[in-house]
Amino acid sequence: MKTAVIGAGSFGTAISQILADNSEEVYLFARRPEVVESINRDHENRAYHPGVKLKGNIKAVHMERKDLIEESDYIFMAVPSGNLREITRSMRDALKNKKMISCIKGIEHPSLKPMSMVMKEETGSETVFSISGPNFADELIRGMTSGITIGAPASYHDEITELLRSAGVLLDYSENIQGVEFCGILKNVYAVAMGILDGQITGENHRYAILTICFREMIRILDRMGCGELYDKFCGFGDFLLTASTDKSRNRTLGLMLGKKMRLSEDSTITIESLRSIKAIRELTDDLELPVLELVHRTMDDPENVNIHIRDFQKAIAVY
Ligand SMILES: NC(=O)C1=CN([C@@H]2O[C@H](COP(=O)(O)OP(=O)(O)OC[C@H]3O[C@@H](n4cnc5c(N)ncnc54)[C@H](OP(=O)(O)O)[C@@H]3O)[C@@H](O)[C@H]2O)C=CC1
Ligand SMILES: O=C(CO)COP(=O)(O)O
Repeated sequence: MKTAVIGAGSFGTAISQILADNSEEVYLFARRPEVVESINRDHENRAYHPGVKLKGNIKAVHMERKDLIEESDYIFMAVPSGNLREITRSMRDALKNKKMISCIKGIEHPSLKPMSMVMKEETGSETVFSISGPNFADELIRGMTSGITIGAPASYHDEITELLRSAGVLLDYSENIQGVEFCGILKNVYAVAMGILDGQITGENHRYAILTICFREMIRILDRMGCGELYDKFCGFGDFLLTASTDKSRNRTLGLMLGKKMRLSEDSTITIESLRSIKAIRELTDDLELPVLELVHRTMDDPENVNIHIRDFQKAIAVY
């Protein structure tokens, strides 16, 4: 089996390390020639995972190498959601009959489409699946125990399991491909909320009460989307709690900054999916009373008045 990973960043490199255990070759598609050279020369992606030795059958390739897509059995997409459509479109002919797996925890705006739908639209492929879970790339790449939910028809579960079989990887399964994606999209927004509120939280009882309110709101949205069976999957509770509670999370860190009335610099290139997904999630749920989502949206728009937004949030949950 040969696999391809589009996006040689944090997660693309990490999932390549997992795939390398079960693939004859892993083609890791990088945008920058210097990244291709450094990975192939030193077996290290210094930009994203300095000091981590990559397995010998991971081959970095340029984005133009569509012929290597043809050779691959599965294509994993690990670019930021904002770049996916253009990339998929540029590879459309090579991708059209391929089995593809989205690793992306973002949603398109204003179309409100999850990534698997974007990939289907651009390629016409009917075999587009998803994975998501509590998967910090820096731990995954080191073989540290991680949980991954596979979102695919049951007939593909065994094949994808074989691809991801690796020391430390725990798997669970769902046939709700887009539900698995929405878990990853939503948990990022609630991680921002916990970051915003972190400065206000006094004590562990308080923290876990607020986490419960966040999770309760997230599963109200999941219910609305027909994803109720995903609460207890790695992509559900696991990734929610990991990202909302861990400072390593970029989305939670954004919340911590906003809670201190700081704005992200305009020219930041850090991948923070909630920045793009918050609008889409609000439009998808505009008929629901969601005080946590409201807090995130208002604070992202106007961090200077975060204290007012938090006060209004606290009033809203008092009667929650
Ligand atoms: N990091 C993590 O722990 C996890 C991330 N994810 C998800 O994976 C997705 C990717 O995130 P992550 O890997 O963290 O992001 P990074 O910012 O670490 O990497 C993004 C990668 O995409 C590449 N890229 C961006 N635009 C293009 C383009 N137009 N053409 C080709 N390549 C492009 C970047 O290239 P360049 O280096 O040249 O900028 C970079 O290699 C996100 O949706 C994220 O939520 C999921 C689980 C865990
Ligand atoms: O999705 C992730 C962990 O599962 C990574 O989270 P951040 O994008 O918030 O860093």
